[in-house]
Order: sequence, then C-alpha cells, then structure tokens
Amino acid sequence: MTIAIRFAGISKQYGTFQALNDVSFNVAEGDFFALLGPNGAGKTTLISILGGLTHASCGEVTVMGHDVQRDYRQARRAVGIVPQELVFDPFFTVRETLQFQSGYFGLRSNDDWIDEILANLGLSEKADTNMRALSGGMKRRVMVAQALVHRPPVIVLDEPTAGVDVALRQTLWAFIRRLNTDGHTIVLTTHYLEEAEELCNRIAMLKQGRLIALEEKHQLMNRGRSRSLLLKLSSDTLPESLQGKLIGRTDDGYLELKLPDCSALEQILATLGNAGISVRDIQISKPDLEDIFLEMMQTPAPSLS
Ligand SMILES: Nc1ncnc2c1ncn2[C@@H]1O[C@H](COP(=O)(O)OP(=O)(O)OP(=O)(O)O)[C@@H](O)[C@H]1O
Repeated sequence: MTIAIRFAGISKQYGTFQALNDVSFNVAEGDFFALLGPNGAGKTTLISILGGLTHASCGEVTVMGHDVQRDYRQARRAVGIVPQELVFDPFFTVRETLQFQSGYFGLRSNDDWIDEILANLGLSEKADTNMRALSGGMKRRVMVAQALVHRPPVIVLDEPTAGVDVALRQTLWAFIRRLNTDGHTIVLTTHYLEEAEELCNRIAMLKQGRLIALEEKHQLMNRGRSRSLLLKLSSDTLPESLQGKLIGRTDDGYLELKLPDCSALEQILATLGNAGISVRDIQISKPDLEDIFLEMMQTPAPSLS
C-alpha cells in the first residue's frame, strides 16, 4: 500500500482549546476516503494543516511523501483542496480565475485541461462570466475547478455539496468518481452521510478532536446495531417466546423485533405460524451510515489516536 497522506500524532491548540488531540492515520493512494464528525470535531482544522494553512501544535503530516512544512512547495503541488468557504476575486472571470491559479503552479498552457474541467463541472457557459455574477452553487463549482487545475494526485473536498442542488451533486460526484478511477486519491468531509456511504471505501470519524473510528466502509457498516424486523400482524400481542425480541412499535402499527441473523427470521415466522398469527406486511431494516454515525457519536468510545 502506498501512503498518500500520513497524519502522525497531530495536535492543535487554539489558546487553551484543544481542537485536535494526537490524531494519527494514513490515507492510501487510490482511496476514496471520508472524514466524518459533527460540527466542531476538527475536520477543517486537520485539512488546513494538510494544506499548510495552519500549523499543527505538534505532529507531522506528509502528502505523497512530502512533509507539509519542511517540503511545503512539493506537498502543496501534490494536493488540491476545495475549501468549505467561497474565496474568490470578484473582478476575475471564471476562466481568468483558473488561469491565475494555473500560473500559481507555474503552468502556462493549461487551457485544454481548464476546458475539460469546465465542461465536466457544467461551467463552460460561464467561462467568461465574472465571479461576482455567479450564483452560490456556481461559485462552489469554481472552487472545485480551482483545486483541480494542477492535476493534483490528492484531492480534498471540505463539504463540497453544502447547500448545492441535486444537479451539481450528480455532476460533481460523477467527475470526482472518474478522477478516483483514474488513480487520484480523494478525501471528503460531508454531513450528507448517504454521500459518504455511497462513494467512499474507507471512513474515519473524529469526535471532539480525537479519532474514534477508522475502518473499511463494509466493516463499519457491519458493526453497530443489527438489522431489525418490522412486522404488521393479525394480532397485537406477540407469543410469549418472542416478547424478549420486541424493540418497539411504530405509529402505523408495526412491531419492531431484533433480528441478529437470518435463522432468527425463520424462527420468528414459524413461532407466529404456530400461534395462528398471520403476517400482513414484513420489512427488514438495516442500519445505514447515519445510524452507525449517531450511535458512535453517542457512545463514549476509546480514542484510536
Ligand atoms: N482560528 C481558530 N481559533 C479558535 N478556535 C478555532 C479556530 N478554528 C477552529 N477553531 C475551533 O476548533 C474546533 C474545530 O473546528 P473545525 O472547523 O476544525 O471543525 P469541523 O469539524 O470542520 O466543523 P464543521 O463540521 O462545523 O465544519 C471548533 O471548536 C472551532 O470553534
């Protein structure tokens, strides 16, 4: 496994406030990696340290093997960061903004790639529009384009879909997925957990500045609450042997039962049949990433740092 990003013992203090506390983990080359956590968990601080915009109080960060402080220029070239905030010069057009950013990386004839980025982000028609005349969603597209002008091997997106419409989300994710398939490493922070569930292969969770989970998505999805069974029955009362499995009742008349595995399903249905109770409707619910996230944030978990 080649390491694209290495966070080693990162802590950050703002005065007496500890925003990050001894955070260590690696992102592998080719990962589509989600960095999740509630507001204030430290995600943006960690990304700012990665981009060299904030210095860690202690610890080391490397991007594609380059230390973000000692080897700032190489590290900066290796990463494209889409910031959470919209930062732009209102007097430049979209194309000028991207040309200026290319110049920052010493790229003079970058227009073919700029055109490709514009097309992939649905920005071609806005290429000659001034930044100040764009809608918020369009400005966000330019933030994404700006991070990609130097074709960085590592792309970090800090809440790129906050407040943007469905069309942009789909366009953006199709493009980012393609870049990932082409070998780019992607790190994503988002509060839309269904996006992380759909797109990412590895997931880290931060809580109050500490790393509390770091797993392959499929491993994370298999932990936490087991499935549950929702049944609408001909009777309101369960046979006595099933009452220990009852979790609750929904407003629309379903009984929710614990369902640790499929053999339990056969046993429950057989018990109901033997008791002469018929099943009018049946649903199996599986925890999604949001359920697992909420559960992990509520449970006091040992820090992995
Ligand atoms: N410059 C600063 N000075 C003081 N405190 C700061 C500064 N920047 C961030 N913080 C604090 O550090 C903590 C982590 O903030 P950060 O923005 O990294 O969180 P986040 O996980 O990105 O949150 P969100 O999901 O809301 O974007 C917060 O409590 C925040 O108030």
